[in-house]
Amino acid sequence: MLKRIDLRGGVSDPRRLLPRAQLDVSVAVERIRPLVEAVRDHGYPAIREASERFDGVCPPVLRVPAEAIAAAEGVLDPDVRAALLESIARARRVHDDQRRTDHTTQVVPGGTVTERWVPVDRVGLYVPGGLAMYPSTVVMNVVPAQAAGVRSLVVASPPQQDNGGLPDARVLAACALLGVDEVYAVGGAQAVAMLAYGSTVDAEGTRRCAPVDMITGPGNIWVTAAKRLLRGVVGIDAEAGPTEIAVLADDTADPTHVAADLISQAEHDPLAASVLVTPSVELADAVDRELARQVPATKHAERVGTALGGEQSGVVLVDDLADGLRVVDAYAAEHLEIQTRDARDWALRVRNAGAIFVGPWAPVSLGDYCAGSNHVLPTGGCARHSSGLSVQSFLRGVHLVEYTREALRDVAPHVVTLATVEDLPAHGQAVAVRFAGEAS
Ligand SMILES: NC(=O)c1ccc[n+]([C@@H]2O[C@H](COP(=O)([O-])OP(=O)(O)OC[C@H]3O[C@@H](n4cnc5c(N)ncnc54)[C@H](O)[C@@H]3O)[C@@H](O)[C@H]2O)c1
Ligand SMILES: N[C@H](CO)Cc1c[nH]c[nH+]1
Ligand SMILES: [Zn+2]
Repeated sequence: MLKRIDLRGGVSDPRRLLPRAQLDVSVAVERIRPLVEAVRDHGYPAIREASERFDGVCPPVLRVPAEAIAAAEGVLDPDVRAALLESIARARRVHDDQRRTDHTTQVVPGGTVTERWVPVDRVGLYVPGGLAMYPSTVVMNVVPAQAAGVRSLVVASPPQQDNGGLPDARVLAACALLGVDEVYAVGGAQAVAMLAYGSTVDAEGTRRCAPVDMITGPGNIWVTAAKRLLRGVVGIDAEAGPTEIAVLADDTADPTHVAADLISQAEHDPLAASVLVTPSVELADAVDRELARQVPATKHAERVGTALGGEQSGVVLVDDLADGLRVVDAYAAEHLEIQTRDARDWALRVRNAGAIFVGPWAPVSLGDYCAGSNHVLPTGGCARHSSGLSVQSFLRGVHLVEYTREALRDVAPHVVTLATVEDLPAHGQAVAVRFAGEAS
């Protein structure tokens, strides 16, 4: 079922041999550019047109009424409530514990630099809602933002035909459980544009969504493209597009588990990527047999089949785990599972992955919902340079520079020298003037 890439005999440039989906983000950027510009220039009418085209519905006012959010919580299934509360509690435990504190360095006597961590003022959190509904993503966006101390939080999520044009009721209920009251029924690239530029949110133009300073959250390729296009207009977290799982496994891995994990992430999107990297042909064969057994039995078999059959998915055969490590590092998966002997040792050697799931009892699905870790993670190779969503994503480090008169006077000649060498003498003068008349 999974195509095979045979790298036995040597891994030269594994990045070229492991393709990602053909519809890549740069192509999608050009497709959504007119829509993003229309939302910037016209606001609600452009959003309505896009929502009707892509979601089949658009409410007359995009802001979800407070009563609808409260009502969604009121009818929330008790088991779902309990699971969401557990997910929130575990995520809070981790994220609250990981907030950095301000730190002062004494550079010289009388001269200090303090790094202050200041939360972003207003953030827009995208919660997907096309092929699947994502109340868990409300948790993963909101918890770190709240832990960072963000003052103004806005959630945007696609309008649903079966919920009268409001976002999914479980998404609204999750907002209620987390105390988020500014929620908009808008999805896709149009949501990202609305958050970035600010927009009217009704036909009369009497109500507005104020622009945000930063947008976070995952989404499909169109959402990811809009985030890439608007980076700079607003702050953007890492690109968290169609889901990816890579599994580095040896002959100790259980093929039933490996196949289930590959299917679990393929279920998100026909563009999702599921990759097994192994030196064991026996394991690869057994996983194939398991896929043939499990895929037809899974609810979203068609979507899963498309994702697993796509060029972005496959089995990579390598000579040994050291080569496997080179392959997964070059690929830089959103999620990497290590199902090998001494799994933790191998995990600690990985350089590039959004999150690493170690050993047989930490499947990606645990991290999706209830590990306490964050599930908004970099895709498309962005794990080479970016992190998943965390408290840190919502904080800016601001240096506070404090020098006494004496400390400045001591270093003044060096400042003047560097200013002179850069032919910016006024810079030097701004220091020297403070000590005019004093012997240097
Ligand atoms: N990387 C992560 O951290 C992470 C986490 C969760 C989910 N995901 C990914 O998020 C995605 C969720 O996708 P989804 O579709 O369910 O929800 P979504 O909300 O991301 O996308 C739905 C929106 O896409 C827009 N759209 C649909 N077709 C379009 C087209 N042809 N042109 C322009 N816009 C179009 C619509 O406006 C719709 O509102 C999946 O790819 C999943 O793998 C990633
Ligand atoms: N696996 C997704 C991150 O790529 C997150 C998620 C949410 N719900 C289920 N899964
Ligand atoms: Zn998932």
